[in-house]
Amino acid sequence: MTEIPKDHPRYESLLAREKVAAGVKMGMTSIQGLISQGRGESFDYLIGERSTKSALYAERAAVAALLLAKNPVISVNGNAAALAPDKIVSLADVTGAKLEVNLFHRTETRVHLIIEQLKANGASEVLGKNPDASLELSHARRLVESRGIYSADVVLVPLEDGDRCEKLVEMGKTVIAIDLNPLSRTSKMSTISIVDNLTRALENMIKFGVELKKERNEELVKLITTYDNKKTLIEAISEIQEYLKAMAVELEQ
Ligand SMILES: Nc1ncnc2c1ncn2[C@@H]1O[C@H](COP(=O)(O)OP(=O)(O)OP(=O)(O)O)[C@@H](O)[C@H]1O
Ligand SMILES: CC(C)(COP(=O)(O)O)[C@@H](O)C(=O)O
Ligand code: BAL
Repeated sequence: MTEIPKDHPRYESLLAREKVAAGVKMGMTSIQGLISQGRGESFDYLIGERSTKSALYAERAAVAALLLAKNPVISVNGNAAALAPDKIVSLADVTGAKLEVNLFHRTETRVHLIIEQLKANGASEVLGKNPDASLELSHARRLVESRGIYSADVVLVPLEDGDRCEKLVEMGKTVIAIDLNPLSRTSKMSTISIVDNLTRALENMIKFGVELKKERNEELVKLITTYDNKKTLIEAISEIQEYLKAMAVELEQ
């Protein structure tokens, strides 16, 4: 990995690029993950590389859903494993969610490396190595474990595919997506769409998880039952519009 000076103006995003590149070099992250990271970064510019109001609202609702779930599962792909394995494990600890590796560009080697990465960051058990159930999909994301994603009532899917997301919703699951693109199929199909950078979203969700655990269940139920994803996505898009307008004014000065 290239040493990124901490005083570099783009330190956070350069570090993220290094993590994804290192993930690819060690065989854990798919090479297509580089394309995905690049696309995500571009969207992050449009929200000013910060967690917007609508993102924070969606993150709180998402954590409430995970805390109230009977069988919550966090689905982990190669990008998430490279970018924030420690935060994924911490969120699982705070919410009691299981971890399951689920890949689009699946190889058994990559599944093994991601499991090892999560265990090296404190995970005790990680599912995904021995899929014994199948979603009605025509690609490798169909391979799931019956005691994990298949039977989950709430699934967190960072950096996801819209078709798997749609299938999970069709199965009656609450699907939480983290996707900087508010126009992706994933964002549109999810029950709760977090339009934020993966690392920031996980940091916020861990913090909210600790806070919300002290709340009574009625408070958590209220957060979910009053949540409207279409409204949140519309707010996310208008936050982008507002930010771009402010940047245009700034550039004129
Ligand atoms: N670090 C990140 N944080 C948040 N979102 C990210 C990050 N990196 C990539 N993304 C976004 O995650 C999505 C993952 O890419 P992917 O190709 O799976 O989705 P997609 O092609 O848009 O598919 P669909 O439209 O079916 O959701 C992209 O929209 C990308 O912008
Ligand atoms: C690259 C990735 C975002 C993840 O791929 P994997 O780690 O194989 O699930 C994939 O969904 C894609 O968009 O190509
Ligand atoms: N993530 C790869 C396939 C898709 O975007 O649906």
